[in-house]
Amino acid sequence: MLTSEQLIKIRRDLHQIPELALHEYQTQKYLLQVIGNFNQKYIETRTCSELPTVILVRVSGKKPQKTIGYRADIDGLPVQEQTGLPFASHNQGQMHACGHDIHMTVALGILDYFCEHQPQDNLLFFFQPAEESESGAKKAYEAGIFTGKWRPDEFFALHDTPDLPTGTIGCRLGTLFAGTTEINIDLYGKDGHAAYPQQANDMVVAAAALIEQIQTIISRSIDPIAGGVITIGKVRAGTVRNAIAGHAHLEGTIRGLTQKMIEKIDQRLREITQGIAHSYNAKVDLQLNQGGYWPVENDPQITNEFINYMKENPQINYQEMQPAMTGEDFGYLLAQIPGTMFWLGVDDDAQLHSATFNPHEEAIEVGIKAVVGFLKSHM
Ligand SMILES: CC(=O)N[C@@H](CCC[C@H](N)C(=O)O)C(=O)O
Repeated sequence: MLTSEQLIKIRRDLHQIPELALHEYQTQKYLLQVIGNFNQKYIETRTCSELPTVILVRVSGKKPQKTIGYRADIDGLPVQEQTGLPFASHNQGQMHACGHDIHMTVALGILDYFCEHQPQDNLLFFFQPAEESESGAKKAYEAGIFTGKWRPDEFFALHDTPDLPTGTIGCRLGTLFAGTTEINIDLYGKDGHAAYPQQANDMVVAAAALIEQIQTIISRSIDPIAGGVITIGKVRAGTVRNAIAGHAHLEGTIRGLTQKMIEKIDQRLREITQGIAHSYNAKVDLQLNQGGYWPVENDPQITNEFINYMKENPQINYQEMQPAMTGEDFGYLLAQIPGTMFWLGVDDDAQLHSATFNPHEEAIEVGIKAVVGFLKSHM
């Protein structure tokens, strides 16, 4: 069985090799190496040509009545790490800024336990590429990798959070995470000299107006009790101070706790973008892509059992949560296969996706024990 020191080493090794969505080859190689050192008696490991960086590991149960799935996402983010840690990312401009290194290590710890202690039911571990973008969960599902004995009857997954004390488990019945839509907008006008605006069509000005109007969608078109979010996180236009930009590119994300809300915000965004195209005489290309980022809806029965176990176990610090505006393509999987997503506290001042995010590693062992305990009680 993995010791505390080995778990920390694995987490730090993984932290040094973050890779972007669908390119997690080094990570996959490392995971396969670790899994290859586990007791192989009860397990079968598979990769998939349809989605080359996926790993599936099936643990055969003693007297299986069901197959329980456990998912860990494996991709990093395009963030330049600024933690100054001795085990900081070796990959320029890429970082495990969302804690997927913690998710993978917890999953390996749970798998290792059940490699040594054969479970009653079958278990299926899904190491999933592309959670941050590219909808890895949906791609995997649609590629048909969960068929026959590789299809779980239930699915569980965790996400770490800096907002809870280290090792605290957080969950709720109903919606845990928002649904999201990725926004890509290109505005095309006419470039020219900075001194002759009358002969050009400036897309910096059009983009500025668009960004301001977009921000009225939440404040003026959405029920304030229901809420929603639109963030434009990336803006690119122009090349030099004294030239007018004929093209601007914006990227952002929409969040809503229900599918209906997402669709309403999508619709208002289309209308406003068309309005800007008319008033600025611009050609506008708007792409909205929800992919698999559906609201994360926890199954009532399974989640009730999960919450009761966590609440009643004196060794576990449990906290009831509000829904969060973070997105997760695990929402797509939970729409196909019932299950539960939950939070694991890693207590940090920096937020998820921050260049200084530094989760507390003590959470790893606490998380492993909590999940192993629950799964045993659930079989
Ligand atoms: C937990 C977390 O941070 N998840 C991501 C999911 C990405 C959603 C999608 N690519 C988008 O940007 O809309 C998040 O940003 O919430």
